[in-house]
Amino acid sequence: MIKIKNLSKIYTNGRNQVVALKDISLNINQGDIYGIIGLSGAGKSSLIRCINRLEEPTSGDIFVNSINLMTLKNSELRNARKKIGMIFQNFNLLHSKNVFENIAFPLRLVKTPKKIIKEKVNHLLELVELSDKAHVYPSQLSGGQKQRVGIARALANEPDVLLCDEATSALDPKTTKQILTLLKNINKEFGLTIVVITHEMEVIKEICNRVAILEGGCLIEEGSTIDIFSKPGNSVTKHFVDHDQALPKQYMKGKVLNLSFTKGSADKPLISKITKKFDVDVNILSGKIEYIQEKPIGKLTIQMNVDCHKLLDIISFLEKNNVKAEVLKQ
Ligand SMILES: Nc1ncnc2c1ncn2[C@@H]1O[C@H](COP(=O)(O)OP(=O)(O)OP(=O)(O)O)[C@@H](O)[C@H]1O
Repeated sequence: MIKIKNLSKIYTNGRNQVVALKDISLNINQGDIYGIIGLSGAGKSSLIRCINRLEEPTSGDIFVNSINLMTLKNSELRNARKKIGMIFQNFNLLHSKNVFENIAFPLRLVKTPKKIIKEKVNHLLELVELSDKAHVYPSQLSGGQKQRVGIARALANEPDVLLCDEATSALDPKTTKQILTLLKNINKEFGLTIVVITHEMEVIKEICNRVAILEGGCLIEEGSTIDIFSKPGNSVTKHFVDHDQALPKQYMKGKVLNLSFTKGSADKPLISKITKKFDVDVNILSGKIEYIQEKPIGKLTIQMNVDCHKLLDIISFLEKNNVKAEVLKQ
């Protein structure tokens, strides 16, 4: 659906150059809700804005529905962009127009007949549950309502792809959840491919089936959200996944392991098995169940007094049983 090949972006201001994206390649499949996460300055906005050439890439190719956007002339690009909707952190609504006219705007641009505009906008208002606000102006709406208008406007031309540029960052947690639920429903109902950039792992966990991690303009990890979340491969990914699991120093005695239970391992009595099989006392320091798109992943931090050989045997036993074990202290 979207194929990004060797994409680079360098900003040039006079003599200064900033390399924002370095040789990024990734594939986004039809129907994916694809998350791109990274710390501030990692290159997320540059990447999402390069996808529809709102930002001009320095080099590389971007295929959307097998068409290489990099080869398109202005008018062809304008046409291709009609099938790529976008929503923004600050909503970007037209303040002098009411909700109906904001949603109608892209339809009027392509000279859609009035009757069809009315039908389409009313349908979109229903979809985003704002039928009663059609004649209200943006200044009279809450942040969540403004983003609903942004979503309806982005859907007006029936796009194949929806790009979401930090779409929930300005919203409180409850409103964020409502907007994410709306995006999830739209994805399911219309099979719309959605690309989300965010710095919040909660957003990724809630709606994305795949995720890419950006750091310093490079793609450092990519995969299914459940795999990345249960087996983060490097320290930046771990920062997003485990940042809430730091333990106070006084608990870091003996050997300390972080365990992630997935794929059926959560319903086996593995801790009690370790105790018996390896003749060891296991002390549980913390535990919780996370949900990745409604699928549970168990997280447990345990502490044991064992030597390094026994520790390795225990880790290998756990991994054979689909439990990812990370040594926090040895
Ligand atoms: N117009 C620009 N001119 C020069 N440098 C820029 C420009 N836009 C972005 N950059 C630089 O490119 C790098 C990536 O920025 P970008 O906004 O893509 O990151 P980000 O991950 O979206 O960050 P944030 O989460 O803070 O928005 C940063 O070093 C930034 O300073």
